[in-house]
Amino acid sequence: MFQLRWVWARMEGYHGRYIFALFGSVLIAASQLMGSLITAQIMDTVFNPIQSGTPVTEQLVKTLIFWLILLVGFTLLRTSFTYGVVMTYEHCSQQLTYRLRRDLYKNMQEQDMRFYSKNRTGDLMTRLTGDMDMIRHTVCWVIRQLLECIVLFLTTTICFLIADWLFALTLLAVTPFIFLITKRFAKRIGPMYVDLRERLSQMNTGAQENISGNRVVKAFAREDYENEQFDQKNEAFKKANLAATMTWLRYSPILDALSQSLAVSVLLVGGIFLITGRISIGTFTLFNSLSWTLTNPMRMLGMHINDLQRFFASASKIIELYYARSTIITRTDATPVLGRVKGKVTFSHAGLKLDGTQVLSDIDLTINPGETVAIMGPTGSGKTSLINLIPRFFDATEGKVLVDDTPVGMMPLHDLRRSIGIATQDVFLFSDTVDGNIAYGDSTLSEEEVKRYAKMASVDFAEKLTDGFDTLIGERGTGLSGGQKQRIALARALAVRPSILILDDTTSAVDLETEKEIQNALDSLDFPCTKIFIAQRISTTKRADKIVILDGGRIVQYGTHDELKEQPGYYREVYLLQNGMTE
Ligand SMILES: Nc1ncnc2c1ncn2[C@@H]1O[C@H](COP(=O)(O)OP(=O)(O)OP(=O)(O)O)[C@@H](O)[C@H]1O
Repeated sequence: MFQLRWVWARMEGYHGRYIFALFGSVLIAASQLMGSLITAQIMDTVFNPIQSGTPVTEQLVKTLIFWLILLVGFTLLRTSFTYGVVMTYEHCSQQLTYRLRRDLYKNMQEQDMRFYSKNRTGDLMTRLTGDMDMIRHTVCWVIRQLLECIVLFLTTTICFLIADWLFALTLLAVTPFIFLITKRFAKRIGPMYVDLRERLSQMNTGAQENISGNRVVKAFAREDYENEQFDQKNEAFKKANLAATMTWLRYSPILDALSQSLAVSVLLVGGIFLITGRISIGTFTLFNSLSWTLTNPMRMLGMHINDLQRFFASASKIIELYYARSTIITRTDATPVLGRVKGKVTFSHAGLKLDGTQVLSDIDLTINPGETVAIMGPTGSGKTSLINLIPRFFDATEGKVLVDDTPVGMMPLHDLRRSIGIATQDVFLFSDTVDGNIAYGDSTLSEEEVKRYAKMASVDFAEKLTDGFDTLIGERGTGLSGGQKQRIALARALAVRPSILILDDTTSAVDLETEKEIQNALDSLDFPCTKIFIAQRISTTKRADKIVILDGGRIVQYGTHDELKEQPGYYREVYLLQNGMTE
C-alpha cells in the first residue's frame, strides 16, 4: 500500500483536483440509482394505476411528462459532469506521469558508472515506459473504477435496505463469499505480477541488446541462436502472462456465477414477494433494474484487484529507480572553481577496488599543466581505470586524485567535468548531424568554430559526406568508419577547449598519416591544455613529455621515450616490435 501513498505524495499541487475527481466519482456512482428510482416512480405513479383500471387523466400524463423530463435532464447533467470528472482524472494522471518521467530521467542522468553497469538498458526502458503507464492507468482508471464499484455497491445496498430489508438481505447473502474469494485471488495474483514484470524486463533487455549488437550477431551468423534466446524469453513472458490470466480465469467464473445468482434471486424471491403482496411492482422493478449495480461491482472487483496488483509491481520498480542515489556527487562543502582550471593532475597513492578486484594500486604521478603524458601497458593493466579517476567516473578507494592541487572530490562535479575533454575508447556518437555531434559539449559554437575543431581532429571527410557537416549520422555513427568516428569524438572533446584532454586510444583506428596530422594539431592547440592519452603506438607516445607504463594496476615504468626505449621492459619490447627489431 506504500506505493499508493508514494504516488499520492508525487501528485503535489494536484491533490485538490484529484479529490474533486474522486468526489465526482462518488456522485456519479451514487447517481446511477437515480434513473432506476425515477423509473420505479413512473411504474408506481403512472403505469401501475393505469394497469389497475384508473382512467388516463390529464394529471397522469402530466406526471409522466414530469418524470420523463426529469429523467432526460438528469441523464444530460450526469453525462456532462462525468465528462468533466474523467477529464480531471486524465489531466492529473498525465501530469503525474510527466513529472515522474522527468524526475526519473533526471535521476538517471545523475547516476554513476556502477549504476549503469548494474542496471540493464531494457529494464530501465521498461520502467520508463510500461511501468510508468501502469501508474497512469491506475491513477486515472483503476482507482476511479474501484471507487465507483464500492460506492455503487453501498448506495444500492442502502437503497435496497430502505425499499425492503428482507428482499435486500436475501440478495446480499452472497457478498461475504465474493469478498473472501476476491481476497484470496489478490493474494495469489500479486507475486505473479511481480514475476510477469521481471519477465517483461528480461525480454526487453534481450531485444535491446540484440538490436544494439546486431552487427556482431550478423558477423557471427548467430541469428538463429539469438532468435532462440529471444524465443526463450518470449516463452517465459508468455508463460508468466498465461499463469496470471489462468489464475484470473479460475476465479472469474466463480465470481461471475455468484453475481449471476443475484439475478435469479431477484426473480425468485422478488416474484414470491410480489405475489404475496409484500412489495409493489415499482419496488420489484427497482430491484430488478438495479440488480446489475450489485453484480457488476462484484464482477469488476476481481479485475480491478488484478490491475492494482500490477500497479504495485510496477510502482515498486519505479520507486526503486526514483530513490537510486549515486555515490559520486558534489559534496556540500565543495569549493566552486573560479576561472579556468590550470590542468595540473596529481595521483597520490591512488588505488581503486572494483567489485572486490584491486584494479589500481599505489599510483603516484604528477602531471603539470600543459604537459603531455602517454599511458601504456598491456590489456587490463588499468589504463582506462586510471583516467576514469580524473573526471570521477569512479572515486579512488585509496589515496587521492587532485586537479590543480584540489582533491577532485572537493570540486563541484560540473566544474570538474566541464574542465575535461574526453574521448572514450568505445566511441559513441548521437543520432545527430556531424556538426551537432562536435558541438555536443558547447551548443553555442559557431559553424566556423566547429569546422576549426573538426580540422584539428582531421574530420576533413565530413565535407565529402552527402550533406557535409549537416549529414545525419546514426546512433552509433552508421555509415562512418571506425577511424572517422574516432575523429569526430576527438573533435567533440577538443571543442569544449578543455584544460585537461583525455584520449583513450582515440587514434587507434586512424592511419599513420592522419594520426601525424592530428598530433601536429594537438601540439599547437590555441588554448592551454594538459594532454593525457592512452596509446599503443610508439609513433604516438614518443612525442609525449612523459610516458607511464602500467602493469597489474601499478606504475612499473616512467620516463621519456628516449629513456624508456633504452630500459629493459614493456616499452622497449613494444618499441623494438613496432620497429621490426628484436633484442
Ligand atoms: N566495473 C568493473 N568491475 C570489476 N572489475 C573491473 C571493472 N572495470 C574494469 N575492471 C577490471 O579492471 C582491470 C583494468 O581494466 P581497464 O579497463 O582499466 O584496463 P585497460 O588497461 O584500460 O585495458 P584495455 O587496454 O584492454 O582497454 C581489468 O582487469 C578489468 O577486468
